Amino acid sequence: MRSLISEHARHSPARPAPFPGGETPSRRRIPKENVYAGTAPPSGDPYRSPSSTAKPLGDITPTLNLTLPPRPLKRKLDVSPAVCPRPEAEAADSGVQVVVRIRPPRSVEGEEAPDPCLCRTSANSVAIQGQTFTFDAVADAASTQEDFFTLVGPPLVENCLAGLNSSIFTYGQTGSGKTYTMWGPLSATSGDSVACERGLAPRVFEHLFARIKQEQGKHKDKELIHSCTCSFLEIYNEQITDLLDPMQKNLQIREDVKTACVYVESLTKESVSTMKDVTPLLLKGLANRRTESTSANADSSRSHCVFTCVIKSESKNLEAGSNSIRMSRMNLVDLAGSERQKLTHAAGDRLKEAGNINRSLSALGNLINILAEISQSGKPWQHVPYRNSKLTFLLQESLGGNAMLAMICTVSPSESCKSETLSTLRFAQRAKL
Ligand SMILES: Nc1ncnc2c1ncn2[C@@H]1O[C@H](COP(=O)(O)OP(=O)(O)OP(=O)(O)O)[C@@H](O)[C@H]1O
Repeated sequence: MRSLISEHARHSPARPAPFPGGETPSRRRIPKENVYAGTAPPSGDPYRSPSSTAKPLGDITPTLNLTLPPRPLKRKLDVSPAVCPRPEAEAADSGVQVVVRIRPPRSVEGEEAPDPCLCRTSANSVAIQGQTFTFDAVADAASTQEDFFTLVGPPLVENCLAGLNSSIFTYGQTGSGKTYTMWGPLSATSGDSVACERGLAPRVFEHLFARIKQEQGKHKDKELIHSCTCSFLEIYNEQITDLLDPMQKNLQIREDVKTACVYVESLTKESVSTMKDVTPLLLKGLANRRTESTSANADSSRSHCVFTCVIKSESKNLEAGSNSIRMSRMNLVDLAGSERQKLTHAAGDRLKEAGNINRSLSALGNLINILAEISQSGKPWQHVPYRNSKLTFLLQESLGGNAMLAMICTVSPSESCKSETLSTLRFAQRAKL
């Protein structure tokens, strides 16, 4: 997260972000994959497995023409006042946006809904137990899927089109609405039920394809060509499975020695250019995701799942006779739910899963603490523990450096979830640092 690295990096997007000691400095550069043009092929394209036979991109880039992404930060979370206006000062210059979504209370038939333990006190704050927490935006139980998309979807797409690695994470207690927010019900994605229930992912792709078409129309002289390649994986008990080909289990994360880019070996990649291409991938991957019935959620996701789209745009400068290529990576990350094992009475496999989930979430929390501390103190850190979990190792390029991140923290208003809700809000507050 740019804002978590340093003031200097924030104001110098063209320069490598200073890397806090310990790991290879090159890892924290603006990834070469993002924007480049010239004769050298991006051998470290993390999306192409080393065995890939795809034509090296460098073959079509005869002259050096380095294009750097514009600073898109002012555009982040530009939402209409009707939805959830953000306070300008807070969100304007940050690489990470933290948005809280309060789910509707669970109603028991024949019973009145109990008083909620937290409430939204303004467009960007919530109060619980006399404490107020402030974020970039807070969406209450009345917010619709469309409202929520408007809040985080368009800025994500714009950042990606500008060549920045950008991600959305959903984080929260089990049953608090992460999966609902990210994907929506499967029946809505497949078109079997009301489209208004569709989650962020299908809406983001719809918007992406519409924006690509718009850009191509606007810049006809540049002969813009976009290509999008998607993959879908889950991390379950610290093992990676390809959700588009679930026979491929225990896949390994590799690091390209030349560029220090991280990729998953042998992961299925599919080219997409319309919703007709994306929808089956979402449906297939989500159907293959590991879910179980738990005491907190009848259909609980037991894994972290990551949908990645690499967007490549090529443009020609006919006058100069040069081509330029811009690449970015969009990650949609639905984290498995945190849970108190004592409260959920997990046992056997569920207990092992819960242990792994909580361990990897706490590795993510620790990492965020460290990045926040580096950002605040400006001091280098001996060792940034990206490798403490598969999740942080895989997503390190989305967590540090110049990546853009929207962290969606989902919470329940029920009294029985109060301690989990508080812990989610504290996590969210650290992320906002
Ligand atoms: N904002 C919301 N509006 C309507 N229904 C919701 C909302 N959020 C969650 N739900 C419903 O609550 C139930 C649990 O939500 P969901 O599965 O998204 O939780 P989760 O946080 O992903 O849980 P887990 O971590 O256990 O997978 C689902 O039936 C979902 O449809």
